[in-house]
Amino acid sequence: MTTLEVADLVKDFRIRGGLRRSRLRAVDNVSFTLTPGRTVALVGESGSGKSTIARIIARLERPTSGQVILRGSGGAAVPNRDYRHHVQMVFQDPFASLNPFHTIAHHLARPLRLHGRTRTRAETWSAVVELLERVSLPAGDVAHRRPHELSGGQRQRVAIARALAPGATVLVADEPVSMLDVSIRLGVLNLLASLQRDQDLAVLYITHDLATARHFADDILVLYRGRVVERGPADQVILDPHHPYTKLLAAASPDPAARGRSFDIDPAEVVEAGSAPPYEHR
Ligand SMILES: Nc1ncnc2c1ncn2[C@@H]1O[C@H](COP(=O)(O)OP(=O)(O)OP(=O)(O)O)[C@@H](O)[C@H]1O
Repeated sequence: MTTLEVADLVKDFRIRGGLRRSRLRAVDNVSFTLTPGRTVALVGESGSGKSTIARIIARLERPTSGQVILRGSGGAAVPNRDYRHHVQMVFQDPFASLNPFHTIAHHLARPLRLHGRTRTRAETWSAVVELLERVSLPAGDVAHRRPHELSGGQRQRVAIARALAPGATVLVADEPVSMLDVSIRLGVLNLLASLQRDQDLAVLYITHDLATARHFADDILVLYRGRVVERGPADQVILDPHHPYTKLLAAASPDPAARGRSFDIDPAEVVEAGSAPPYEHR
């Protein structure tokens, strides 16, 4: 059983403003665990550090301190290839993440071969067909097309299939539907949820949208200025928020159960409470 443990993660960026150099702490001591069959949502506004955490988990960025440990597959010193066999990403922009020169079949065949999942051409082709079926795309129609010939939703389904191709056990979905048409977002999120259930995936769902976080996640972590300010079971965090920042998010949420509730929040309170220890729902 693979679990991914994010422990005491810190990320500082050096920033230049005119002649002065300074440091921005984008991620401040963040810890959580992803376990099979559960979805954790990381919720926060733009700039709160969500993508930086995703990039560190994907090994696209190194943390300043802290670690990401893949348990059940050889410990912390897992080489990149083995790590990526287990941990895969789905990015926000399905167009940017797919190569315009290659066919959809090529995008899926490559990780299958690279991770030793298939050997012969026939094996690879049937695995490509199976992957496309898993994400509800007609293989005969899309396999030989190029990304620009598909809709945004279809492209994101291909990106999900590609993430599954190595046999991933942990999926990090960074705002996977925010660039898609509103009308097709739910379909893609439902697909992620059913894949998660069927394959017992551990999922990190990164979003600024509290309503979908409540619907699709078991647990929610609320991130404010790089720190986790509140965490717990999804319903509790959203329907009974304690941290002033979570209250602000809940009040602005399109979720009818949370929206419009009068939490009587003073913005200064949000800033002040940002450095307090996180509120943990039990
Ligand atoms: N390479 C970088 N160099 C300097 N600062 C960076 C870098 N990457 C991110 N940051 C800063 O770190 C902070 C967190 O950024 P991050 O992209 O992780 O936030 P986010 O919550 O994912 O936002 P969004 O939802 O807009 O993507 C921001 O203040 C951002 O400007």
